[in-house]
Amino acid sequence: TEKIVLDCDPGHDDAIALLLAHGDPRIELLAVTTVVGNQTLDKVTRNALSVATLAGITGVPFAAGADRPLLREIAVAADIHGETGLDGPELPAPAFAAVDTHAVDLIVETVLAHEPGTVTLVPTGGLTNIALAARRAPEIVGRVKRVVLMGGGVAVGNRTPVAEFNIAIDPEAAAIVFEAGWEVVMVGLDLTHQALAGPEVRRAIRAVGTGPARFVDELLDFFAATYRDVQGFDAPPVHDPCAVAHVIDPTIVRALPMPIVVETAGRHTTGMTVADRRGPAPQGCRTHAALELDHTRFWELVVDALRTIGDPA
Ligand SMILES: Nc1ccc([C@@H]2N[C@H](CO)[C@@H](O)[C@H]2O)cc1
Ligand SMILES: [Ca+2]
Repeated sequence: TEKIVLDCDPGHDDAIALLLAHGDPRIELLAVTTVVGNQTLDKVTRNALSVATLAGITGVPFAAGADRPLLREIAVAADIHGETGLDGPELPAPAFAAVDTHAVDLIVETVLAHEPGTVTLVPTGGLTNIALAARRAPEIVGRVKRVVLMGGGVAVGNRTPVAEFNIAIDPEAAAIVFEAGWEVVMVGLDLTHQALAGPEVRRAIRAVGTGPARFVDELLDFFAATYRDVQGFDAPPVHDPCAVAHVIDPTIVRALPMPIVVETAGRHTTGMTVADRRGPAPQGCRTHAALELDHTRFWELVVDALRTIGDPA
């Protein structure tokens, strides 16, 4: 199994990423950490604990992290995720609290507690916690197996024409993460805009017939409506589980090596992940970008994970 730490900002698609990580037998969820992004830290943390409660996730520490970006002001995505950050379904009151440890310390402790090269960090929100962890304990950079993040894009933006939200809300943190020296797989919008939850996907999820499946269906009802109204999509792109899917099976989310740097100073381009596709990637290139999704097999992963979760007591 692949041991992961999921660093997230639930967020409709973060919630589905958490369910996929919990339900797929190939993933061992060591810890879940939260970061300001789609909504404020207290909201995304409560949301993560609510999803864990309804999915029956036990024995996994949840820790809250950064409540603001390194330098810039907070910018939430209430237009897409709503005021709670997880608008749509009724959310159960969390059955357990986050641990007292700060997310950055939990990330460091978790990496240092496992064999070198065995823990994968899976950020699906802004990269503030990951950057702080690399600065807090530089020794984790050589010890982490890889960082597989949902964020950025080669030729697509959403926060701006060229910048994706997770990078754009904390570009300085993203620059630290992309430059740290560990292997980074960028699962960006080029890939995640292929992960559309169309009618046949919705039918397959509903057919699972469990509480968590109904929860996901209600999440997607809301997410579909905001994505239609705000971004003009006929079906919503479910971004974050694509990062988890790459860890599960890199033939479902296929990545290519290419140099990637983060713009932090451009008047029009701040937050852009600048990928160099001009030629073959240099030897030892540590950054990769995911470009090709096997849509059918991806959604089979999600539906299978929901089946495995079943109806927790
Ligand atoms: N418009 C919009 C803004 C933010 C997000 C969140 N940021 C990433 C996609 O940009 C995902 O992690 C998702 O949770 C999605 C849509
Ligand atoms: Ca997210």
